[in-house]
Amino acid sequence: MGTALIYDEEMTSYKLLWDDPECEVEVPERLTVSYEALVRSGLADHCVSIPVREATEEEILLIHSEEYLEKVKKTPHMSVQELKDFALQFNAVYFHPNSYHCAKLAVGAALQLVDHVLMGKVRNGMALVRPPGHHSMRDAACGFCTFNNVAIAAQYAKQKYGLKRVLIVDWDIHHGQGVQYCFEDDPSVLYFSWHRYEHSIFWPHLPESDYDAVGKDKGVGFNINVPWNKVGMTNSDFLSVFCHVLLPVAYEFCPELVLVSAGYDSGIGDPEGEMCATPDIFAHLTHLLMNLAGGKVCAVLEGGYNLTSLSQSVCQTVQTLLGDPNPRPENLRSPCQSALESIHCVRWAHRRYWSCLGHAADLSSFQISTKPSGSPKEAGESTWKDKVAVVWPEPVKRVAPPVRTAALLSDEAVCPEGCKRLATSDKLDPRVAGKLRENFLEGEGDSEALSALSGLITLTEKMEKDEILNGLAVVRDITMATACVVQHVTMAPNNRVLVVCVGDGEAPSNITEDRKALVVRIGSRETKQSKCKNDIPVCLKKGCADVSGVIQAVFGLLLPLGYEFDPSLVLLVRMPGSEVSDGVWQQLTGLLQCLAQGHVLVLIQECEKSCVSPTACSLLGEPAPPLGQLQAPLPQDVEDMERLRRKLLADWTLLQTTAADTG
Ligand SMILES: NCCCNCCCCCS
Ligand SMILES: [Zn+2]
Repeated sequence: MGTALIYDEEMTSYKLLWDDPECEVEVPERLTVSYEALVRSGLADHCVSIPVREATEEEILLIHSEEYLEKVKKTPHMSVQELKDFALQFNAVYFHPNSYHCAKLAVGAALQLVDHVLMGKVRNGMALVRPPGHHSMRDAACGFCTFNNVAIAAQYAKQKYGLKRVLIVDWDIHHGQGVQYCFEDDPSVLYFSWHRYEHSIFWPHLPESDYDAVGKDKGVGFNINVPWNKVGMTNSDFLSVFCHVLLPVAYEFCPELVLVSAGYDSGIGDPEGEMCATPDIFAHLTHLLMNLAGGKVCAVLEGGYNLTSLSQSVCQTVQTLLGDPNPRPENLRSPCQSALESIHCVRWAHRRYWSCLGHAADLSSFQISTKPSGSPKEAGESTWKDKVAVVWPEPVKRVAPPVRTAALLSDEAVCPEGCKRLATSDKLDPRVAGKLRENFLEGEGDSEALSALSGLITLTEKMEKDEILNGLAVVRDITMATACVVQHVTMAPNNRVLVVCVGDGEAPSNITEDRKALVVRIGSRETKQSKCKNDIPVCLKKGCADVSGVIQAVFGLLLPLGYEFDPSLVLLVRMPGSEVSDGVWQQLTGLLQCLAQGHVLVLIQECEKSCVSPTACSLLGEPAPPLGQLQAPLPQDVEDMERLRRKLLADWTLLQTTAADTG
């Protein structure tokens, strides 16, 4: 199933007709540069092009009032002066004779995308639209927005398809207060937004944009605001919020559809956001959402006012929706203090509503930065032209290897659909054979073991050379196989391997103190205190059968560690008897492809070969099936993971969840 792209140049046919410094950034070129970048990069050709349509009045009235719609319907016949006067009644908007038509197309585009995804015609997609939507309210236009495209799409999805749970992720740098107002009392729509706030001195200055606006009545807990109280937030800040706030809650919520208010003014160079996250981060944010809702992800453009940053970020998003491997995240470092405060505050504010946050440290553990006193003055009132020009490197080219998934199987095993069987070349390099024999085979003449190990080495070498993206191997002795891959990979100077062992078993013996290999083991046994700090045992009382416990470990520990470690290869090992469900296993296999440019090698023990086919599906880029709404993780497990996290803080900064963590 493909990726939809919805765009029509008709939506570039309105613009600002008078002088207005606060609206001049919202130009038609925003759409043309984004679409042209997709065409130039060849990405548009790989998408399924879906035509736009005008939204009907009935669809607009899902969210907006008749009075408001009647007012907007008059704008096509207004003079420039009348348009100017009309706009004055709202906050930071402008109108044009064509803006009503374009606003209906923007809503219609979002609904087309939702229809095609929910009818299973495409897997996911992106709608490139303007005017944006997330600031507009039932009775008012606001912040360049006329109709609330994404809010209407959510209501439409619920009404037409009977959905019970819709997640809206708003990564635009402004708070989509319009969306919040629509759903703050609605437990069927979980709204997540981060936004530049600076303790309300940034537009739109709302107290209800702060972290303590958690929703109302039946909707408490279903509105998550992460305020950025400083500018300059980086990729590390963004990933920390996804791992420690959004994703654990999103998996507990288990949405049937993910709508993204995809605004790119949160990217570097944007005059509105003044943040430092680079365009490639949107590949990671997108990837981390793609195993939710069975992959049904609809991204709808909101803001984004630096034309270079915007077009690069749109390409990063679409390329990930298409399933191409992610770029390796460049030099991640510690989230900043302000971000950690925000993360702590929002986790604390929601601790009662989401069991995954049940143990968020209470606020007394550190002093929140005092909000500036006095009335909010506009943050840095300079217009975007005064902003200093920011430069950043062009995102690296993301090329999909010719073969996506290779499989190393015994001769009689059937090769899963879509995989390429690795022909274990019988001619084995005698030096390699010698080394393998002396290191791992204790002289056994076992030619089958020898060919299996040499097949593994061939797999890793083909990944290093980008001939294949990822692979799976069915082996007889999984501990030996793991040690063999670790040994081979860590021989090369700048290789690093993240070993994820699922289920109980001995960690490979050859894990060294240097940071070339990091082992994270998720199991049930209180293994003896791990001797080396690069071997991290995560113990769950009920072992890997505990879905909530594993998910808690994945987002609270494994992914932050993995991002910071930034491996060149991920080795995912399914220990025999691990009791991990295929669903959880597929989530893991899918999520871990965000690392190492997707170079994931999965090892499965011969006796577990029944999981070969679900593993192959995930390695081939199929979204993992939803896990269902998650129960609370065991308190004992959460305590143990919290204790482990605090112990690891000394070496791993992305594990931080509170400002006190750097104590
Ligand atoms: N001084 C007021 C600035 C208003 N800025 C409006 C930004 C709307 C962004 C839509 S994504
Ligand atoms: Zn915005």
